[in-house]
Amino acid sequence: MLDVDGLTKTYDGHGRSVEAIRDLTFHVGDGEFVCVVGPSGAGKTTLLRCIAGLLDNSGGTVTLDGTPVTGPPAGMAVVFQEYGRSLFPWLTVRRNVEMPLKEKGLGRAERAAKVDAALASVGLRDSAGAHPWQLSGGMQQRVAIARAVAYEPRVLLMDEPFAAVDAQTRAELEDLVRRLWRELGITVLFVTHDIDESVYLGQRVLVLSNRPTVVLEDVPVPLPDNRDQLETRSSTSFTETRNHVYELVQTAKRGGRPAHAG
Ligand SMILES: Nc1ncnc2c1ncn2[C@@H]1O[C@H](COP(=O)(O)OP(=O)(O)OP(=O)(O)O)[C@@H](O)[C@H]1O
Repeated sequence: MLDVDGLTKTYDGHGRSVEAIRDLTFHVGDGEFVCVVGPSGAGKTTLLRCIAGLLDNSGGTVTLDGTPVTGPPAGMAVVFQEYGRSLFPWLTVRRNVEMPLKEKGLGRAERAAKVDAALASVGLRDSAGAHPWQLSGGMQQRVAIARAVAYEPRVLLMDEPFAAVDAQTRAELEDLVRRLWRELGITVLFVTHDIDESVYLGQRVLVLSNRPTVVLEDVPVPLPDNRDQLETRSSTSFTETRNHVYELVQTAKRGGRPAHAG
């Protein structure tokens, strides 16, 4: 579904050159939920922007369903951390969610049905007429998720989407995203700096090295699809996987790289 092959990205300009990503390769299958963790500044956001077609890569390829990504591809939606900046403050919640459907060329009745369903799925049916600034941070992020879901993407990219909400809301939003993933059968690539979150959410966790970034290890998560904030997080499998990912991130911070990487 999503193939990243030999991706490289170097930022050039203002007399300096930063090699953010070096020879990054991984594959995400149709309907998979894959998390990405790594040290701060490793290039996680850069990677996601290259995949979303928002940033030109310097080398290698990103392919979605066999088609090379050269700009924002149809069938992909992105949810960013800064919900405050990703919603249009002058539009109501309903209009915000509707916007990409208009761009998709859907008719009025179809748009209304999809917006209603998406808002209901994130528990915001009663807030359709409100403006984003009248909602809490967690509610605004749910609007951003509803907008992505209404678009019916095949691939959903999420860049630290819950970093700015409180712990209680974060747990609710984690379960919401997992529920939507299971119900809709979409493919999810989820960037987070929170190791526990990556293990709780993902079927696999890609641990990135320090800059210039390569994949340090692709860690399978041996947890059942039915997850529960208390039960899952206190299970032995969760703790063991979490500890392994934690150690890998520590290794990455110390500059550890896979043997074959340059
Ligand atoms: N527009 C830019 N111009 C130059 N360098 C950049 C630019 N954007 C990012 N970088 C550099 O690329 C590297 C990777 O940045 P990126 O934001 O992708 O990392 P990250 O893993 O998402 O970090 P964090 O976890 O702290 O959010 C950093 O060294 C950063 O300084």
